[in-house]
Amino acid sequence: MKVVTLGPSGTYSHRAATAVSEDADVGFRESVHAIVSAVADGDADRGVVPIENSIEGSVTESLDALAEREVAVVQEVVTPIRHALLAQTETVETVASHSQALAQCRSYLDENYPDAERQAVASTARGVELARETAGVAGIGHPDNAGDDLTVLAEDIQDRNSNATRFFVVAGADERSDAGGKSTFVVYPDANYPGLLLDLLEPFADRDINLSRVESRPSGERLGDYVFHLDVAAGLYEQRTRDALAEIDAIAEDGWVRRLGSYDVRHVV
Ligand SMILES: O=C(O)C(=O)C[C@]1(C(=O)O)C=C[C@@H](O)C=C1
Repeated sequence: MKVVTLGPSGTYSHRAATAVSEDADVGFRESVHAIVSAVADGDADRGVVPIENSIEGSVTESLDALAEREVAVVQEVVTPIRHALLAQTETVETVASHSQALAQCRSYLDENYPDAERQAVASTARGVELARETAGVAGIGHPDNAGDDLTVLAEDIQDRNSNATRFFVVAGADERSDAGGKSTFVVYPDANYPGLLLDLLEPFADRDINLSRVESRPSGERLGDYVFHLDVAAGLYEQRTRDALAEIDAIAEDGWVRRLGSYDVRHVV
């Protein structure tokens, strides 16, 4: 199975991807959009993208990519994120990492490296590569990336020990499943009136369906116009979910409703 995820080798996304399938042939892309496109265009069987972090919240690039391309979500992977600071020596002038990782370690950096420049790069593993190439640069990433040439200056530097990230495993739209304990929808109502959001949520509340995530993203069409991302703790195989969606379809009749599918959650360490 060909799986694509955020590279280079050693990212947290890579670690989540290896949990998808043990004999996966893992390929790397430089952005979430490129991963979702590879799956939508049939160049890969699966893509693994970060969706939400317990400290920093949504990974907005992933939400936007899922709203733009026709793919299915076939599994959720949740993994603890424990960051280390890796560098050639103890002299740290710049800290390079993914913007999410820099943000997850904000207090640690403020306290221990208040004068170091923070450089956002495409992934944690890319930050570690920079540290390997350049003296004075430290990368934030998984400690296993240290190898023989980098020193682990500090471990567990995330601001909260409960730090965890949810990843979606995406597949081609034809692999969308109705089976699973959770489902994800993207709704663009193309409407704006008092109570619109309430109208979108009530069909689930009325049927005792728990919402596990609600996120609004700008539609890009005009200011104040939104695309809504909804995760619910119910499968599409359930009549109550189908009934709720029929109501959502009616509310969004001028826009669109994308069913990304139902899936189960896997926790990996
Ligand atoms: O840079 C990586 O290692 C990634 O896999 C990306 C990412 C993210 O986008 O949130 C994944 C998990 C961590 O939360 C930090 C970074």
